[in-house]
Amino acid sequence: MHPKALLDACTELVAQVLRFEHPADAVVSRYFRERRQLGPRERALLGDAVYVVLRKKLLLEQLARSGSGPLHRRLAILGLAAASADADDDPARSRARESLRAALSPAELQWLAECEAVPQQDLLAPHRHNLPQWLAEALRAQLDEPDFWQLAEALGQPAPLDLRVNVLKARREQVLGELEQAGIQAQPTPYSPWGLRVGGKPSLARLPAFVNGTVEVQDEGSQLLALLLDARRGEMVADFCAGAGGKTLAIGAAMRGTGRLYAFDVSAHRLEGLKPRLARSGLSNVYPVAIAHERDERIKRLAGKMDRVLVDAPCSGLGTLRRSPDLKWRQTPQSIAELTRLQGAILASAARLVKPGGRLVYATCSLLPDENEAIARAFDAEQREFSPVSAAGLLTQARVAAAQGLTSQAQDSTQDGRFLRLWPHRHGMDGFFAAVWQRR
Ligand SMILES: C[S@@+](CC[C@H](N)C(=O)[O-])C[C@H]1O[C@@H](n2cnc3c(N)ncnc32)[C@H](O)[C@@H]1O
Repeated sequence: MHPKALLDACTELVAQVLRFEHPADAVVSRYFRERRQLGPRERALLGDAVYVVLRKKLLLEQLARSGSGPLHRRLAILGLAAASADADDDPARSRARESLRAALSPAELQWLAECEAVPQQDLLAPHRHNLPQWLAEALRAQLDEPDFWQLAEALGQPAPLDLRVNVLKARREQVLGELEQAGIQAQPTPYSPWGLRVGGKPSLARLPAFVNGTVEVQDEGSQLLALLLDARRGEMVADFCAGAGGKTLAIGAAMRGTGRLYAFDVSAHRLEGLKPRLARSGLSNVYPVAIAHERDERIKRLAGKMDRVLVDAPCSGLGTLRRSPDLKWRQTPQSIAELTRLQGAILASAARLVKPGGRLVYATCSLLPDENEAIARAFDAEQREFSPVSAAGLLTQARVAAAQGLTSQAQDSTQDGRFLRLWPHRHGMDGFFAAVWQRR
């Protein structure tokens, strides 16, 4: 594609994504679907540039104030420049850099050089952490200053690609060997016994291990939630907010395809996404059920029958900013307040399914105490027949290495290790939370 046309395409895509009407990944996919003429390298570059703009929006908007021409073009230039920076050892980046330079006017080239020369230490805090003020404050309230900056740095990086090995089909070492033969570098994840972390961004669509359901894409933190639930052979289990079934598949495999695993969700569309994954996985114990709301009749009929219930609650997703940086601009304190009401209601309904002696797990991929500890503590106060169970203890039983370090350290030492609390900068995973109870 001509360099000027590529810059125009990037400008258009940046403008579309920054409307925040839809999730950024959906906007980017649709843009590419509608423009078949874009090759794989151009798509990769455009995607990287747009995600840089989302990750560093405050900084780039500040730098763009000094340029001229349409704002979205200036942001696209800065995004493309960052996506093709450090091009010395990378021919693709070097070509992208050349293409960008060929598209710029002399004034734009001069402006870009000035922007790139701004020393990091001269930047104001918001231009370094690139978080909305309300979110920066909520994170700072939980972390000391160096920790906060490490988190901000980690949230600004793309996430690695993690896979979960389907234990019904293979052992992790076998899959490692297969990946190596396919020229894909991978290593075991540090905590999840099912996980592999893959280097680079290989395409998995045609990889036999993916096509035949031996591996699924799943962040290590998400795998740990299924390990916390610890569903066993022959049990009755509910995944209350199953979505497209990332955790359902891990739980079903842990049950060795036996028992009964209900996958509930209010979105029939999301549950549809589970079907092809189920077909690949070889699981025959999963029952997807679209419900109208959390108090649906079909839920009530199963009251007191479940050995295990997972509530992977709808949440702000702020623990997944490495993958979905647009969420920090799409969420607001008001949207979080609405979510917390829904989270409390879903947890209370899902709890009714648990039988005496059964286990309940509440989880989010949020870093905010309002969606996490506050929901768990309100449930503690309201539901006297549920006793809290230590996440650290359960993960240790599940042979997760260094489990205590994955949990919150409470001021009250009897609560130490109670909650799973994963942080991208400490654990290299998305920011997950989980609380566990047993019904008396
Ligand atoms: C965090 S996502 C689930 C992700 C999924 N568990 C996975 O691992 O791929 C939360 C899900 O909750 C669903 N949801 C929202 N409101 C709900 C409700 N009232 N009852 C059940 N599910 C609900 C959403 O449709 C969404 O799919």
